[in-house]
Amino acid sequence: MTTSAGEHVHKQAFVIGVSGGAASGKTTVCDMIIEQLRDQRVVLVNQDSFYHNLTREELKRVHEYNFDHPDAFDTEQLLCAMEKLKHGQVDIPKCDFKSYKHNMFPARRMNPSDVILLEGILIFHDPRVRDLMSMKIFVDTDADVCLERRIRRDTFEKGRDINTVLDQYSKFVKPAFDDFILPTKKYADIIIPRGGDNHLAIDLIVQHIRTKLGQNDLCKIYPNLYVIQSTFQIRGMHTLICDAQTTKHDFVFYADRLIRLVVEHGLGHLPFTEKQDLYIRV
Ligand SMILES: Nc1ncnc2c1ncn2[C@@H]1O[C@H](COP(=O)(O)OP(=O)(O)O)[C@@H](O)[C@H]1O
Ligand SMILES: Nc1ccn([C@@H]2O[C@H](COP(=O)(O)O)[C@@H](O)[C@H]2O)c(=O)n1
Repeated sequence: MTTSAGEHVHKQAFVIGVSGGAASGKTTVCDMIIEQLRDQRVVLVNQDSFYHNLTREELKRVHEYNFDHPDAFDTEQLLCAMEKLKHGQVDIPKCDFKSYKHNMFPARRMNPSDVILLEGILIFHDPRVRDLMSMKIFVDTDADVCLERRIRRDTFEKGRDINTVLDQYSKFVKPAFDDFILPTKKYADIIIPRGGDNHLAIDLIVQHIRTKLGQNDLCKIYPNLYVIQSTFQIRGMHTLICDAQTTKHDFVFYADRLIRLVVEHGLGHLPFTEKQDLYIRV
């Protein structure tokens, strides 16, 4: 679809939320999904880009700032960027973890895409952000593994000293994981133990995304095409009618039920006027 401004409209972008503790492997999982979906237009949006700018006072006492609390994020800005991304390009800021400032690096320009991976420790916290997602993934990695990775990352990549990293962990990171991140695990559709090491889980997720995107493509070509939700029962009947061992009687029975479902769904999409019948009991 094209707007008058010539921008491509991707109203049906498939938004996948990837949450989990800090250094659990969220980015690694997203990178693996992107790598496997190489024929699709995919973008990765990090919640880290939406940290509030720190005031001068907060910067002076940065070691007392809680980067793991939901209030540390500008969720309004995140929602606004996600909304814009549906319709056109958007510039996503990049936070510098060394200077704690947003204006050290140029913003990343993102194009509207078929798949948006939204990754961050607290992206399942706000119901408005959760509502954007068609699929929610929680990366579940042991706390000691996360801590070990965090120490390596924060000392080597961010140039922080180990005492500062450990103080931040015990004061803010661990309590916030228990109070805010772990309680959002219940919203996940899929939980991936061991993150990026779990190749099977990632393969299955990629297969599912491909199926959904195939349906999306069909809906884009045929705007009045409706895809019936694939339930366990429908898949079972489908399997039976495709099975060469199925008896003629069962084939007729299940084919008849499937056809009936399609016709009923189709009739449900026809225009109708509500009427009320008056029954008189005599
Ligand atoms: N399966 C893994 N095995 C080894 N190292 C990993 C694995 N997954 C992630 N890492 C490393 O751990 C650190 C944090 O991973 P990352 O994917 O950035 O986590 P998150 O996005 O959750 O903070 C990175 O340095 C990354 O290279
Ligand atoms: N200036 C900052 C901003 C964030 N953090 C920490 O990053 C963690 C979240 O990022 P992940 O990539 O690990 O999801 C979070 O635990 C913050 O404490 C920081 O240290 N400094």
